[in-house]
Amino acid sequence: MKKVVIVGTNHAGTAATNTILDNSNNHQVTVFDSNNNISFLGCGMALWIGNQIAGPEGLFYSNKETLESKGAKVYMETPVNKIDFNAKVVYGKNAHGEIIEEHYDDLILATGSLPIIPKIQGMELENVQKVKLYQHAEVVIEKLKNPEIRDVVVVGAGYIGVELAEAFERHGKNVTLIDIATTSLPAYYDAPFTQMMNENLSSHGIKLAFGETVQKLEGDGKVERVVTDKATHKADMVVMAIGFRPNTELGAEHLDQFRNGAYLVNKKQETSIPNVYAIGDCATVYDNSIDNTSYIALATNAVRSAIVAAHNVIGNDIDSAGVQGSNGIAIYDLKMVSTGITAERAKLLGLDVLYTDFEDLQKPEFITEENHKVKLRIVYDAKTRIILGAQMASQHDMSMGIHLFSLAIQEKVTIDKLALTDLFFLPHFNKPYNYVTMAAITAK
Ligand SMILES: Cc1cc2nc3c(=O)[nH]c(=O)nc-3n(C[C@H](O)[C@H](O)[C@H](O)COP(=O)(O)OP(=O)(O)OC[C@H]3O[C@@H](n4cnc5c(N)ncnc54)[C@H](O)[C@@H]3O)c2cc1C
Ligand SMILES: NC(=O)C1=CN([C@@H]2O[C@H](COP(=O)(O)OP(=O)(O)OC[C@H]3O[C@@H](n4cnc5c(N)ncnc54)[C@H](O)[C@@H]3O)[C@@H](O)[C@H]2O)C=CC1
Repeated sequence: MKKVVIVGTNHAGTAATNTILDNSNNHQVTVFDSNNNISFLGCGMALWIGNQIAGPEGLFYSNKETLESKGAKVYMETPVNKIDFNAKVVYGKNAHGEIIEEHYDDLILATGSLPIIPKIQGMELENVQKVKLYQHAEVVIEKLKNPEIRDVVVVGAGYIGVELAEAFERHGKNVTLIDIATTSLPAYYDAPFTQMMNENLSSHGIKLAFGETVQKLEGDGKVERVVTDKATHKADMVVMAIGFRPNTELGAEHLDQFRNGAYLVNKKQETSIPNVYAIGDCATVYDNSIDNTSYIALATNAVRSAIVAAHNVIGNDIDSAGVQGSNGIAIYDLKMVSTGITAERAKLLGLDVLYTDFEDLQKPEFITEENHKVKLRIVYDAKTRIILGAQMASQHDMSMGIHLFSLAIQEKVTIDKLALTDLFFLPHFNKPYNYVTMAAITAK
């Protein structure tokens, strides 16, 4: 029986545990987690705060008992504070202060990420909130019951910030959304798309304060104001959503790291030490859209990297297909999806790209019900004409469309090949000359 120890059992650790136990009966899995709950779907936090779901019950898909029923040994509320990579021993300390020692043949690090907390004055004031764990959501929900919490300032207009701005507005609060960048969602979309999101947010009464740098938080015990380089914003609650950093202190001295501290892994998810794997938010990914190592913290990457590592641990030699950072967001009626690289990020990286834009109704004009415009941008290499990115925006759910582009980037499909790809027509679904074909056919 080979022994596998997994440190961290949220999305990545749970997927690794399940994959090993579902596919091998000669591996014993022991998992450690510092938290008292696992598999919390962070994305549900905004739905819960925005009263779009009744409560948090459905936001978990696993727990200690489920993993134990498969044969895993699970230590909850037991942070691992030391790993001896030579003797292959993991040391954890449980809630009673007892030291737990576990030897391993294979080690999987799934310690995830931590919210980036800015070093500014006033972070210790009451009602300044982080948003990562289930416990954070519980505290925010409880505090929102206080009618004196009227003005909420969200710092960071990335995915979490934009989703939470909508949630607090739906909850009846006055919301200000601040970002150091001059727009929302700068990492995922080009200007024509972020402009749509910005208009969508402000049309629902959310005050946008972009291009502002938070300098300090002020208040007497409780936060009262957010002071930036351009303005002072009234705040009874401040939520920090300025990104995640990989949680890699445990292996920092022993494992090779990426520039942001994530554990560098190969396509088998193996770190610089053989039989030590890293998965999810604590590890790098291979980004097919830039043909290079990158860091993209997504639950989808966490699960897929876990499956790859788990199969390699049990002896099935498989490689990661790499990722393109596919993602989606739905704010009020506006749905936006993107994959790969944006034209703006390509320019920053000095990549020579072109892009083709097309906007049209989803279905023929004679369909008057449920027929919305779709905006599409495809980014491709100016020389090879290989597709490197795509962005879509509509009131329609176009998630299947972005999956097409994710595969196209992964398989290095050119824009010219896409132009002639077999895409069906039926007026209930689309137009004979649909916007994907039209964008590709009209590409420069
Ligand atoms: C509000 C919010 C919304 C999100 N929405 C989406 C979304 O819609 N789609 C999407 O793809 N992604 C989303 N994400 C990102 C997604 O949640 C993360 O990418 C995902 O959680 C990564 O999973 P992970 O298991 O790698 O890391 P984590 O979820 O960070 O889990 C790491 C685990 O390791 C444990 N741990 C850490 N250190 C130790 C230690 N030393 N000893 C023992 N245990 C330890 C922690 O307790 C934790 O349980 C969202 C995140 C947030 C916060
Ligand atoms: N729908 C989805 O797929 C979702 C994915 N996630 C993922 O979770 C992770 C964390 O999400 P976020 O925290 O939103 O990170 P993010 O990287 O998406 O956004 C962080 C935002 O904060 C801004 N920022 C950085 N420093 C700042 C500062 N000092 N002051 C003001 N603004 C600052 C950045 O410009 C950026 O817009 C990301 O990887 C994200 O992709 C989170 C929610 C939903």
